Amino acid sequence: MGHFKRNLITTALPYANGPVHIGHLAGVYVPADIYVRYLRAKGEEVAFIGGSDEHGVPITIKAQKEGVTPQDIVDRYHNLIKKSFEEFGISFDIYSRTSSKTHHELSSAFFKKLYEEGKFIEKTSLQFYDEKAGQFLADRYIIGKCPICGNERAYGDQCEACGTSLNATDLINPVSAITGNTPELKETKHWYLPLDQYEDWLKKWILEDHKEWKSNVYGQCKSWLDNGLQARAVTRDLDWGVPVPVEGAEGKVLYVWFDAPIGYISATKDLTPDWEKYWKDKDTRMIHFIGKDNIVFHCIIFPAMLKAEGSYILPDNVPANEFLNLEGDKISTSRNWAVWLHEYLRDFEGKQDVLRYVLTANAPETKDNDFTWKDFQTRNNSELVAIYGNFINRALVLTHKYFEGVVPERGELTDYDREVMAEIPQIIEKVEKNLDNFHFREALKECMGLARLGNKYLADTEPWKLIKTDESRVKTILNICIQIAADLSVLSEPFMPFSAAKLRGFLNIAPVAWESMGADVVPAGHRIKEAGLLFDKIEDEEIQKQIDKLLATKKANELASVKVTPAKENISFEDFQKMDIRVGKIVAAEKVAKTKKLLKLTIDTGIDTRTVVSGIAEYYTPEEIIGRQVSILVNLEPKNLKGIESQGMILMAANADGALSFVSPDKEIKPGSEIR
Ligand SMILES: Nc1ncnc2c1ncn2[C@@H]1O[C@H](COP(=O)(O)OP(=O)(O)OP(=O)(O)O)[C@@H](O)[C@H]1O
Ligand SMILES: [Zn+2]
Repeated sequence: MGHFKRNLITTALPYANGPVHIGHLAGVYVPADIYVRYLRAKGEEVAFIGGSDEHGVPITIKAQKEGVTPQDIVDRYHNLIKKSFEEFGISFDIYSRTSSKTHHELSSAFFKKLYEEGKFIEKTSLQFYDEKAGQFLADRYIIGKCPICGNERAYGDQCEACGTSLNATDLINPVSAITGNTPELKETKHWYLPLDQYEDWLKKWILEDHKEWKSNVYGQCKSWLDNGLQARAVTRDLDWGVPVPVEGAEGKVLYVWFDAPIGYISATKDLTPDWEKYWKDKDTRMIHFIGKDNIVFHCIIFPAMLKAEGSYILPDNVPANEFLNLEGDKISTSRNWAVWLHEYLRDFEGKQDVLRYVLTANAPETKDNDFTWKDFQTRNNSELVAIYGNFINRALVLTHKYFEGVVPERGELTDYDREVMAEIPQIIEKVEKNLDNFHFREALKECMGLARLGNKYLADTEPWKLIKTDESRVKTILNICIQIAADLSVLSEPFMPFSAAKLRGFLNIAPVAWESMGADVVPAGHRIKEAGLLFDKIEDEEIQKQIDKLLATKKANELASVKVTPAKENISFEDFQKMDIRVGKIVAAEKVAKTKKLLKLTIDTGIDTRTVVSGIAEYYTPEEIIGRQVSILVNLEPKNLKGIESQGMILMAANADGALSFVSPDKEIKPGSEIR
């Protein structure tokens, strides 16, 4: 860590309007947790900071929709998120929240200091106001057509279809999300951080002094800086958030993107009274873990805020990830297109490490990546089970079988033994180097290389054959295997902490220091415990269940998004009266030979008994519909269908996907009764 004395590791504050999904995990929390566990294992001082982001418009809109308070919404999701992070082994030193008292006080004081030192610009501007709701409409309270891509449901601050950030006044045909009214422009006063004044300083700080930042991060910063920075409003007309602590600012709160990053500071303050050493001492190395949509806030806006304030340190690195998709589609909370962490923990009990492994092996480190359930299954079965688990199992089982669970003495080494043992420190070094540079995928691959090495060593030396002829050779081989297993329990801990603990249990050892790896940590004569399985095979049925769940979501989304067709032209009552619709009863039904869709129905219409051919065979079997009451148009011109004369038509309601349903009276009605 060079000249730094301690580390302050922050993770993006998840927005408390939904649970955490695998995209959040892969982008932010898993890499951050790996990094923190690694630092701790090396004896570094670390504060690992997280918390929920609980302000802003989407939360108030959700509350309004559900008829509850914003506090109800954030309590629900904060508690769910906090608990699932805990169960998943994200080892925060504190998981706080921005509705806390500490945070309100600290962010308010932060604003006040900047205000008093004249760091803001005060501007009056025209903003949309909803007369009927009696309030100004901030950000997502305004919906309209995107001027860039034409998306009809762009928000006042951003179009989610094309990603453009917008001003509400850019929208075509803006309407209020509260009342649906067309809002009017009205004057309001806000405070702005003049980012343009920080442009030169930011250019030097990022483009010259931080050339080592990941290229996706550096590139995004460069493009923002090249385009020129503008003053940004840091307040909003809203009643949910941190009130603006200035006279004449009633009904205004801090913009959620102003208060959220200050949440890192207040969380640290909640963690320790000694919080200032983390935030105000140049010997602290601060690192922000985030996803790509947060880069501008963490590399440009928050640093400018910190610089304006003057007493805080700046981040040393911002290793932002790109995005994870799910089965080829963008993950989305509102469309329920996600694998939710709390559901995973319930469906795959005890398999935290499998998900941690897959999300790391497939992390969107340099480009967007895709999560698929098939890949999840394959990586579990042919990597975790077949390589890591298999090696551990064989090493432990053979030690029990041949030496009653007592680690044997190591005898004379062959060249091959020496070669294998010499590889261990090389692997460790590669893991370290990759972790130091935030290359988590590669680090995990190298770590698995140690399990591969052990597996290959066993396969090459075949102790199960040698045991009959050369027991002392088998002792040496198994001793070496046990040392590799012990090293794995250390090296894999940052990535797969649950399995590492399990493995230490099998080996009957206490946690081993990172520096002791490669140095024979398990002495001969040590007794190991009974070995269980480190990983279990995941069967097709389990995976199919998850895939089916996603298919159901997809279908529900498709149905929800189908537009209802507009009403047809008006007709006269006389036109309507021409149709003679009656209640009928199905008295017989059979499939029409050589067709897929047609049923031949015999209907008691009250007037007569007649035959109707109906295209409903994909939705109803003949047996289930006999006796059913239906609506039948009895004066429709007869028509010949597949050689059968159809005398009338059964009325059906058609779903967007084509599924058909009878339109039936909701109580018994005498056949022949008119429908009118
Ligand atoms: N699919 C994803 N892949 C990688 N990182 C993601 C993904 N979705 C969100 N993140 C990151 O997770 C962090 C927390 O996200 P936040 O709570 O702000 O949700 P969000 O971006 O609004 O996501 P969503 O719309 O899915 O709820 C952010 O740093 C964000 O960049
Ligand atoms: Zn757009």
